[in-house]
Amino acid sequence: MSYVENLRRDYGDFKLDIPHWEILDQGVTVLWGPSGSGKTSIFRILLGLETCPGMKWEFQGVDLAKLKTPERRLGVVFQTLDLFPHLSAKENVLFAARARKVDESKVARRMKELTAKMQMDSFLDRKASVLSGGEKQRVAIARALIGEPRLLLLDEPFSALDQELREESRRLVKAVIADEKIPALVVTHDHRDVEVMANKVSNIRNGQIEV
Ligand SMILES: Nc1ncnc2c1ncn2[C@@H]1O[C@H](COP(=O)(O)OP(=O)(O)OP(=O)(O)O)[C@@H](O)[C@H]1O
Repeated sequence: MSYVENLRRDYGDFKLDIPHWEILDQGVTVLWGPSGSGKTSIFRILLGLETCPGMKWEFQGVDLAKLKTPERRLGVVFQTLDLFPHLSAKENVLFAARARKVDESKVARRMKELTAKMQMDSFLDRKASVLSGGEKQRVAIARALIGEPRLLLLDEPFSALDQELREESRRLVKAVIADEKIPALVVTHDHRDVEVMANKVSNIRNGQIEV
C-alpha cells in the first residue's frame, strides 16, 4: 500500500483537503468523482507539476513527494494524449525510452513486447497525426510503460473513445496493467471505469476523499 498524507492546497474558491489516502501498490486504484471535484488537481500534484508543501507520499519505502517530477518515475497518460504528431507510433514510444534513459540493451525487446501487448503491429510506422483515437491511446500507454514507471497514472483514459471502443479498451488496458505488474491510478467520472477496472475505489467530492 502507498500512503499520501497532507495533500492540502487552497485555490481560493476551491480547496483540496486530503489528510490521508491509500493508493494500492498493486492493481488499480480508481479515483472517482464528478467534474470539478479536484481529480485533475490531485493528479498534477502527485506528478509534481504543482507544489504541495507538507505533503508526504510513502511508496515502497520512498517519499515520492520529496523527489522532482522525473525522479518520481510515474508513467502518465493525459486525456489529451500529447503524442508528437509528426513522429510515427514507434518513434513516439522510442522517444520516451530515450528521454527516460531506458537501458539501450532492453529497448528493442520492450518495444516488441509492448507492440504485441498494445496491439500496435498494424500501425507502428504510421504518423501519430493519422491514427484513430483508440490507436493513439494505445501508443500513449505504451509510451508511458516503456519508461519503467513505479506507477501508471491515467486521466479519464476512455472518455474520448466512442461507446463500443471504450469497453474493448478498458479490458485491454486492465489486462496489460495486470500483465506488466505495474500499479495504476485511474482518474475518472465514469462509473463503468470503476466497475471494470477498480481493485480499490476512492470517491472524491469537493476536494475531499471519502474512503
Ligand atoms: N490553478 C487554479 N486556480 C484556481 N482554481 C483552480 C486551479 N486549478 C483548479 N482549480 C479549481 O479547482 C476545482 C477542481 O478542478 P479539477 O480540474 O481538479 O477538477 P476535476 O475533478 O478534474 O474536474 P473535471 O472532471 O471537469 O476535469 C475547479 O473548481 C477548478 O476551477
